[in-house]
Amino acid sequence: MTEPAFTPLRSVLYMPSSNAKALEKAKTLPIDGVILDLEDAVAPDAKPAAREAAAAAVGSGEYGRRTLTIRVNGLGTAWHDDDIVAAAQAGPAGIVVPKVNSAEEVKQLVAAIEKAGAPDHTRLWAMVETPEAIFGVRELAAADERLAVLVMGTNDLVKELYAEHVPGRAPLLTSLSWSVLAARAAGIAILDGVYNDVKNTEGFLAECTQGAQMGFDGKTLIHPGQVAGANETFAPSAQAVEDARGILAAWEEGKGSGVVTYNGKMVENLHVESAQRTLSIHEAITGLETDA
Ligand SMILES: CC(C)(COP(=O)(O)OP(=O)(O)OC[C@H]1O[C@@H](n2cnc3c(N)ncnc32)[C@H](O)[C@@H]1OP(=O)(O)O)[C@@H](O)C(=O)NCCC(=O)NCCSC(=O)C[C@H](O)C(=O)O
Ligand SMILES: [Mg+2]
Repeated sequence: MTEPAFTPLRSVLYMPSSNAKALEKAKTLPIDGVILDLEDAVAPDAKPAAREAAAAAVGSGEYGRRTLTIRVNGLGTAWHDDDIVAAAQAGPAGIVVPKVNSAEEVKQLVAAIEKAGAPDHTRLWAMVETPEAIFGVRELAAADERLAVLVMGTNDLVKELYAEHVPGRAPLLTSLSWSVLAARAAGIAILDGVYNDVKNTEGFLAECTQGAQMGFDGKTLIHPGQVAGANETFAPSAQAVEDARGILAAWEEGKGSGVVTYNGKMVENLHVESAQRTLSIHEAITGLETDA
């Protein structure tokens, strides 16, 4: 499977696929990605119509550069099989599956998605939100090359752990870090969980900063008011871009030596690689903003 060019996923907004107003609104928001939800945010009676609306949204071609995904209902639910067929045939960038527990389930899901005729560009996004998933997350993340993104489900994790949502997320740190390690070892992307208190900007920004510092590629969101903060926090800052350019210039100047300094700090090849990564993310984001 050919890897697509780097795609920023700083801000990925869930919306109930049963909410026509939200689906319309998403076309105007500066989000990197959309999760058209068929699971938790959609009442049982509304699920068939929501499934059709999600497929129609993907087919509409009206979401521009935004990465479009559909979140289906989980394995073992009454809606799962029909959701998978509809999503695979709609061909979004990703099919998000909640409560994926193991590498075996990843393989089972990939087989179902392929059997339903998904195009190559439709990747699996697996939600990590159960204790069983956390214990097997390394194998889960590396189970199949169609798996492109891990998505933390921090509400379900808190529920399953009998834990509490607290500032700083101490009860979740083991699961979050372990999942970031697994995603990096497998070379795939990973998105942080949602922040429920939509009116608490300060708490939201603190959690974005924590997620970015831990290595997440971006954050899943539930409200348009969270988009700007996630876009800013998960993009390299102006200072980071300036430093990256400075590191590359210092390295070029000291060509041939294995170590140089920039602003008094040691620079080795590994710092050069990080600087190059920072600049490619910055350029990809700048490209999006130019296209928007
Ligand atoms: C949380 C909400 C129910 C709040 O809704 P509401 O009170 O209507 O918000 P506002 O009045 O402030 O809305 C302002 C405008 O923005 C639009 N809007 C709101 N939310 C969205 C959205 N998610 N996407 C697109 N547009 C949205 C409103 O329509 C208003 O528009 P306008 O009138 O034109 O100005 C609501 O935000 C919401 O439903 N959010 C999504 C909930 C959701 O999808 N939940 C499921 C995913 S989270 C999850 O399951 C995580 C995981 O599994 C885990 O375990 O953690
Ligand atoms: Mg969940």
